[in-house]
Amino acid sequence: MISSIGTNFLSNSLCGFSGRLRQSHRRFSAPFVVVSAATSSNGRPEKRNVTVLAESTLKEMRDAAAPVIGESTVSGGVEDVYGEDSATEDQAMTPWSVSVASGYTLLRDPHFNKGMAFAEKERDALYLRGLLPPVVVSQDLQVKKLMHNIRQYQVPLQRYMAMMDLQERNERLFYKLLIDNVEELLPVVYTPTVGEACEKYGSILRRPQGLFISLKEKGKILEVLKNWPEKKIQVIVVTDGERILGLGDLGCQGMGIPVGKLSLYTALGGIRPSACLPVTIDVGTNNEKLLNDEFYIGLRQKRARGQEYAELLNEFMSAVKQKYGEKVLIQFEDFANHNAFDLLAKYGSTHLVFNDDIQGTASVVLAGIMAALKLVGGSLAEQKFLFLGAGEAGTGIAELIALEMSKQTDIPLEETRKNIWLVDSKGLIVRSRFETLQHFKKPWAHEHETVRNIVDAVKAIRPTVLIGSSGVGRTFTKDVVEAMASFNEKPVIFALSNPTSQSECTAEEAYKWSKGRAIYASGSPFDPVEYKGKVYVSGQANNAYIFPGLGLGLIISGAIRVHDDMLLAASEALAAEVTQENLDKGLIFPPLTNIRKISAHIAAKVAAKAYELGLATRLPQPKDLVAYAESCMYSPSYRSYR
Ligand SMILES: NC(=O)C1=CN([C@@H]2O[C@H](COP(=O)(O)OP(=O)(O)OC[C@H]3O[C@@H](n4cnc5c(N)ncnc54)[C@H](OP(=O)(O)O)[C@@H]3O)[C@@H](O)[C@H]2O)C=CC1
Ligand SMILES: CC(=O)C(=O)O
Ligand SMILES: [Mg+2]
Repeated sequence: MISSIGTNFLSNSLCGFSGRLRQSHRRFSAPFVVVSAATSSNGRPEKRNVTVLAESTLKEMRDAAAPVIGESTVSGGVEDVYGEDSATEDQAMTPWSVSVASGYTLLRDPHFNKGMAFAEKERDALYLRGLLPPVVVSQDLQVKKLMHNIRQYQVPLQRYMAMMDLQERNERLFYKLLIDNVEELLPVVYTPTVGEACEKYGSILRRPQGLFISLKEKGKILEVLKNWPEKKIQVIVVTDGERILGLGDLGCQGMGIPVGKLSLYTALGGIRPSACLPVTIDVGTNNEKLLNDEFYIGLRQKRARGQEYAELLNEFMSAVKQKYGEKVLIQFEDFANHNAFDLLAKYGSTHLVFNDDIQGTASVVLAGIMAALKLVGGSLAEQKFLFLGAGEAGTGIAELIALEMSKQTDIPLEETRKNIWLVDSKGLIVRSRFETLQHFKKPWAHEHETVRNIVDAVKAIRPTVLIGSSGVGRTFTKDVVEAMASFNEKPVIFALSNPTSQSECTAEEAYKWSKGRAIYASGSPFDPVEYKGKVYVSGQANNAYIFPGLGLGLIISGAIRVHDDMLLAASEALAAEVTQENLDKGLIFPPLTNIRKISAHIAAKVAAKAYELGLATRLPQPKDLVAYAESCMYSPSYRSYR
């Protein structure tokens, strides 16, 4: 049966399509490129000219359309179709044509490709006969085979490249693999391997996976955003590559980080891959090695600073809001601290933004401390904290801990901060240094005599919790750990710096030097350690536990701003997921195998806080936020195209 349409459904099929043959079909789980119309005089497709499609095809498309988190798939209407772009940007439209992604093309579209899992009837209907070997396999068998293949690679970077190839070839299989094998594959697509990948990005890059916005695009950023094929963007992770993990300035090659973070948004937090946009802002690099590397992919110039930098960032932030609306979440990632704090302060009140290194890290570490207190005893306010590293991570964590202490005790924030001490590259931050300190260090300049190094600082401050956030490896020496163990029955030690090479101490060192008494967690994972016949399993204190659930919570509530109370809610939700069984093993973070469930709980608490604070726009509030969060999560299982 044939149906003439100009209906809402086709409207939505065409949503955001604006004349240039963009890949609007990516919004659907069925392999259709549905774009067809002659244009009217004003450049808009005329409904009467919209090509007819078989009713059955339409029904299939309707059924298969991927849910847009926080919105109904078939909501909206004709206005949505022509959207913001149509009248303004694409006056010279070419006639559209209907096509169905099939055969050879289909096998090369990572959004729809299922490889040998295409069923017999799909092979007939979609012109795949002969293009695949005769055997039909299940997605589970594909996972088994790929895991076997990936395990053959001994070099981590080869595993990373195999995973990136898979993402480019078959997106659902990539996410199925990652979700089903999260503990094994997280270190491949994320820290530590992503660090090496960024260092070598120019050499290993096959197909760009995000948007590169350089100084060359100044004045044209809105146009650049329009080149991205997806229209319904919900999360952007953006870096300028100046502080990539603890590896320093990697310039444009920092792109591996937004790409990696966003694959975690999907795998761990259930955000649709097509709703995620990785962005790298390229303003040059001060990394001489890269500037002299013939394979370097970025602008070959020193970093732009001051007004030129600020203007580019401002144009980007404005363009994003104009293009995607005010509910798109922008995660700042791996900016150097001289820009990170200012960007957060500037855009925190106008955009839905958060800084993962400052705020996400704070939330995950606070959760770990809440869980650790169940082993150590005492309240948060009774602890004394010492940080090695007083940058984004260090001061961000310090501030959230002080805030939580203040909330728990009603003691003013200025007072609770006094339980927290930080060491930077010049030594302990003390009052006599106040005038020369960067603004984010000033609240931590307490009265104390000068202390030059971390061992002496540990001995002078006698902290119960020691946190490494310096980006410098092996700085928690034997002396440091032994000093912590000399006055703490259970010294709590976090070695947050990434990748593994920058970890302040290894798990083995922490357990050995504390004679098995340390409560230890690290930013990059370590294998279990055997010490004197006992096996010690350490947790991964990484913001990856927080940002996927935080982002999901913001999206499902339609939040318009990020608030500190949401970070505290996320910490509480994460800490609540640590079981007695975990604690008995010394684990202060729950196993990553349950991360999607954990993310749903974090999302629910964050969303509840958004409603409580009046920052949520998705009304009415769903009754059961955990169930709602779970129901919104992307599933990587294949869909039937028959
Ligand atoms: N596990 C996780 O989830 C996260 C981990 N991190 C890791 O934390 C590290 C730091 O990140 P971030 O805070 O953003 O970086 P910043 O550059 O903002 O801060 C680094 C801080 O370390 C200090 N420092 C550097 N070298 C030394 C040294 N030898 N001795 C003492 N202090 C030193 C710096 O001192 P000065 O100010 O004097 O220069 C600065 O205060 C990175 O390795 C990153 O990977 C970051 C975010 C999340
Ligand atoms: C984990 C992270 O965000 C970092 O190391 O920068
Ligand atoms: Mg980071």
